[in-house]
Amino acid sequence: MTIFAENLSTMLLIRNYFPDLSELQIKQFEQLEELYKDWNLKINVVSRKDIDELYLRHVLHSLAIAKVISFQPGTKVMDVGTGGGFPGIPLAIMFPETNFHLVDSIAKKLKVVNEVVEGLGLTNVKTSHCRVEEVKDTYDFIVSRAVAAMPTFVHWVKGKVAKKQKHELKNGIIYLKGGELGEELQEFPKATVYNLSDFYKEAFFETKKLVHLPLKYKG
Ligand SMILES: C[S@@+](CC[C@H](N)C(=O)[O-])C[C@H]1O[C@@H](n2cnc3c(N)ncnc32)[C@H](O)[C@@H]1O
Repeated sequence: MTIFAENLSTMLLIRNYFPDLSELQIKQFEQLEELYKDWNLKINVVSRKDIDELYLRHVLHSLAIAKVISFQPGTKVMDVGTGGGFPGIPLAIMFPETNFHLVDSIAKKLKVVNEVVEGLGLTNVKTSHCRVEEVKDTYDFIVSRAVAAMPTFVHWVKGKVAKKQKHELKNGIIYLKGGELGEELQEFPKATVYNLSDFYKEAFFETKKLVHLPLKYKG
């Protein structure tokens, strides 16, 4: 397997930031580049530049969520607007005993997601081609990256947070978000905002913030 030099060094970074990865997890992370490169030739879901920096821009970035919450076995997590599988796929590798539901309204993106999931042999991921507003199920956590402004997003998902809290007070939304958040977050005083530079010293990502909004709407 050829890993671009840039990706190789970032793969090492991932191992440094997450030193407890098993051999299987390391293998699965390493497989990602080839799977995305192959599938991206057929269906373009990740830009060429981003493929060359897949581990930094997508994998390490997505895994910032794992720096805030360690999902317990059996937890149910929905990734809203997963696109090509971010943050859902890196998190599904990281938490193999957590159930992930990856949702997107564009079918061709989910085709790539399904192929990558199958290529990795992940058994903890299901996907749905629909708008999130149509999802009827409830989840312990809703994760997402770069999908909609916070007020719109919360409106879509607030009724989908599970009644039973597995992570007391922490259940809710964990959202990787860019832009100026001050105004967007005004109506959410319980939100905690993290800078990705709190977790990674190489954090020169475009989407620089992680918002954790605990929700108990159905509690
Ligand atoms: C900018 S892309 C981000 C994709 C991915 N989360 C990432 O960060 O690479 C936004 C994605 O959200 C999806 N999307 C937007 N509104 C949605 C909705 N209401 N329900 C489901 N998916 C939605 C779009 O189809 C698109 O794939």
